[in-house]
Amino acid sequence: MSLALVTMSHSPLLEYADPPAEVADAVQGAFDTARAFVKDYDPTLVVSFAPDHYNGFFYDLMPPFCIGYEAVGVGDYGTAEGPLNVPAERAEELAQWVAERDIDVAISRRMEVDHGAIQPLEILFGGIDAVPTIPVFVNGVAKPFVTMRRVRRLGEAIGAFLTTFEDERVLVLGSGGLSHDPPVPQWATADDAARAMLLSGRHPTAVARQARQQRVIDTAKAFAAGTAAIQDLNPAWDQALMATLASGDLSPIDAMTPEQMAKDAGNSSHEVRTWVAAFAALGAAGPYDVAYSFYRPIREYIAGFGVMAARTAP
Ligand SMILES: O=C(O)CCC(=O)/C=C/C=C(\O)C(=O)O
Ligand SMILES: [Fe+2]
Repeated sequence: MSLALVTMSHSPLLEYADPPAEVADAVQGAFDTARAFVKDYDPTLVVSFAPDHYNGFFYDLMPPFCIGYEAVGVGDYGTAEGPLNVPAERAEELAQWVAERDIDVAISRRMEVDHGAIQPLEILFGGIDAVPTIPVFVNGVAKPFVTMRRVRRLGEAIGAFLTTFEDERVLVLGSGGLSHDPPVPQWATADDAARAMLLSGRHPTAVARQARQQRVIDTAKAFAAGTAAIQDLNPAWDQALMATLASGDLSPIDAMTPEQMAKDAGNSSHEVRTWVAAFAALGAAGPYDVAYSFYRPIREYIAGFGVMAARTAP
């Protein structure tokens, strides 16, 4: 049973920033290539590893991982609002399989997902309900973080489950990263208002949503102009990680620590956990070939921006 994979950065700035035309075109070209790869594979099921940015998961109950039996887009940054097409029975079977392999996952019967989960579905499929999708939340912004080994093992367990399907063509998606440090509040440094949002800021008013988004848009403008007080992108770190993922041997990733990742590649570099889980899932079906790899450090998007596509080797 073979699997296919697409991992891609997302960015709240995709529709709200104005990088040079050559950069925007290159990103659109990468999306076009990923879309063509997916069209050719023609998946019947998607398993999507994605983080959240305090839209669905908050500090009142923050799991490291969560499998959604149903999911709803919250509609941030111009992304689609409304239900995803989640095959609930398959999702339940997946959660049971993973639990039996000694990985503790939360489940949600109504997961709320933001641009982190929605952008890849919109970019690759043109909508959020086009292909049955099991959403898997992987915490990428909220301390504490589980070990990278644990993330790899989650991906392996999910991949092993997917290889049991003789009747499906499964695409695994990983959304986020690479090096970047957008202005997502941190509990340790947040003021009272920001802590209230981090604790349980579900369903903000339109005005509050707009204020949150504008802060990110303003920071991106300042970052592009060289005046933002956020950590710089780290293309060397990004490309080294992509090379490790492409190699098929993910074992070096086990040694990465959250502290060093934040120091080297910014507080949101933890989003690469979704890529690690996705590649580990793909690897569960055997050796794989990378069909496509794109990378640009893009300050206007506050992102070391990567796209990869891969498939089980024939
Ligand atoms: O609204 C907030 O306060 C959180 C900011 C936010 O949502 C930033 C998101 C950034 C990314 O998704 C990213 O760069 O990966
Ligand atoms: Fe993100």
